[in-house]
Amino acid sequence: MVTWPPPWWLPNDKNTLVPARSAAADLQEFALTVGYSERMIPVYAGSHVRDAETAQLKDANDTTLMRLAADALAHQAVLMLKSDGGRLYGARVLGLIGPGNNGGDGLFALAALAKRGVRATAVLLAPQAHAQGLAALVRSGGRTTTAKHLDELLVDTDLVVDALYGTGLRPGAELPKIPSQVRVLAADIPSGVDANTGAAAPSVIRADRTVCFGALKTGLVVGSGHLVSGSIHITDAGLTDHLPKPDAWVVQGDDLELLLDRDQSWAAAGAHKYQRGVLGLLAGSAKYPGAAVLSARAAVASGLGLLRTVVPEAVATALTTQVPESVPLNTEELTALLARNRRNGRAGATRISAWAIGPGLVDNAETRQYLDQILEANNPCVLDAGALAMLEPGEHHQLRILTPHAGELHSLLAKAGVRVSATDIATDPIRWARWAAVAYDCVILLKGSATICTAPDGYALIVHAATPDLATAGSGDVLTGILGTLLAAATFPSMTGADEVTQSHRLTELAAAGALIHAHAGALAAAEGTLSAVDLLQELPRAARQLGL
Ligand SMILES: NC(=O)C1=CN([C@@H]2O[C@H](COP(=O)(O)OP(=O)(O)OC[C@H]3O[C@@H](n4cnc5c(N)ncnc54)[C@H](O)[C@@H]3O)[C@@H](O)[C@H]2O)[C@@H](O)CC1
Repeated sequence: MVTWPPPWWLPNDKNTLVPARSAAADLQEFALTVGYSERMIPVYAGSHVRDAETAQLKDANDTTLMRLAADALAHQAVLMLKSDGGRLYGARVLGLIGPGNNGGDGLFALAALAKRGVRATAVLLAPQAHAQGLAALVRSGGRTTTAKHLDELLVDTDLVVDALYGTGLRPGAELPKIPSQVRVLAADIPSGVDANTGAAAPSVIRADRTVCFGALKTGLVVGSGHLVSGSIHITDAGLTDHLPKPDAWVVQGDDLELLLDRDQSWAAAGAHKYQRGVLGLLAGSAKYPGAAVLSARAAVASGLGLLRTVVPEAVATALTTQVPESVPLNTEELTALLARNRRNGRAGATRISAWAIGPGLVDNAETRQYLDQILEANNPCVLDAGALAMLEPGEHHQLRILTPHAGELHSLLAKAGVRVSATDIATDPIRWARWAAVAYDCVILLKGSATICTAPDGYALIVHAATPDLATAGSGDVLTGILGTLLAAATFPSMTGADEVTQSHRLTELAAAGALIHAHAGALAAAEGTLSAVDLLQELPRAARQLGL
């Protein structure tokens, strides 16, 4: 059972709950409780990777790891120089060299390039530079210069290697401006990105490619980090024995089966693995009739068994016309059905196995009455948009996925007494999604270009949208429909007596599976041209098929 309020919350003088000073450390502790799967990519806070690197080294002057990192960096530099028919011999490469080990990586990489005939120049941007790296560069025939020559050198360069700051960056660093047409290869992480959170300085040096050393850093996959890193190449530095449990996992298309199959044999139930289940949909209003239609269509297109709908009069006709598969529920039927649910659980076609609640919903007495009734019946549910505004924080026994975007997360946290700005959320989205998961005792799916799914114990999965176009109107309604279908089809460990942590992990994985299907449909639609929510819907069956469902 999740404790509410969690032990690290302290009341402040205004009698609301705010994070205790030590919260970050405590949260980290309980965030790192689980780990399995060899397919999902583990992600580590940059500071943890740095500690592991230090622990791996025999002494402070050991440059074994740095040379490994530099080789990988030089290799990617060669590939970039040779792409588009470019020549290696005589190519001009500028290294932006900082004061620490990141600068050392850059210097050794420039040395390796100089040995292959590249005109390698290190621009020393700090008062000191890595001594052995510098010596290696000079031995190989590379040159050094200072910041005052940077602008003139940038005019005529084929590639910039950004080795200014890596995991050791502190806020407030001064970063040179690199013209957007210059290709940039970043060592470990683009300079200006916080490797723990993904927060990026406004003057961050954007990379076309990043060679990440030892392990994937959290800062490269969330916040702004993944938007400025280009393609990411991870090198193995043999750090496994020194790394703690991952901070999170990145899931990709190949992981879908894994996410869906855990604890359940989907294969046993039909041609399409998730083609079954009864979903209740409480959605829509006179103001937003389309949202209910989009969610309903998405649920059906994802292979749902049966859809029962609770919608206002103003939406009913449009819904039955556009989604003939949906079967409306009136108030009496709903009451009877929920009573049956409470008595007999969720199995069987005459019962509802899960609910999707919120798209287009407005807050009024009738909606609240339905919502209370449904939540009381205790079926797994996904809560979105209008439903989020009606929820209260606290402990409960229901399997819930809440799907806020950053603005809605801000409101949810404010209601729970957590004072955090929209900028704070953008700066460290995993942390604040975790806080909301604890506050509302549920799984949070935080929408964004990186979708973060997290459980109250901190278990976190990250899904990258293949296209920024997914931020289109109605896209969230489609996601709610997909998630509803997955929930309706799923069996949960609670039904087989498993503990709550296991259940919430299962729910987190289903949330990530929904986000993956949604992202893939978005990528397919974007490949065909502009993306509307309807385009997304149309691609759902193809996306599911391609992902192996
Ligand atoms: N730790 C290791 O043994 C290894 C580290 N590697 C590389 O080393 C990096 C980490 O090295 P470091 O810990 O030296 O850290 P960095 O090289 O990222 O930066 C630390 C240096 O930058 C200065 N600095 C940071 N923020 C500043 C600011 N705002 N203004 C002015 N100066 C600032 C610090 O005073 C320090 O001198 C990794 O990202 C990776 O690239 C790899 O070579 C593999 C081995």
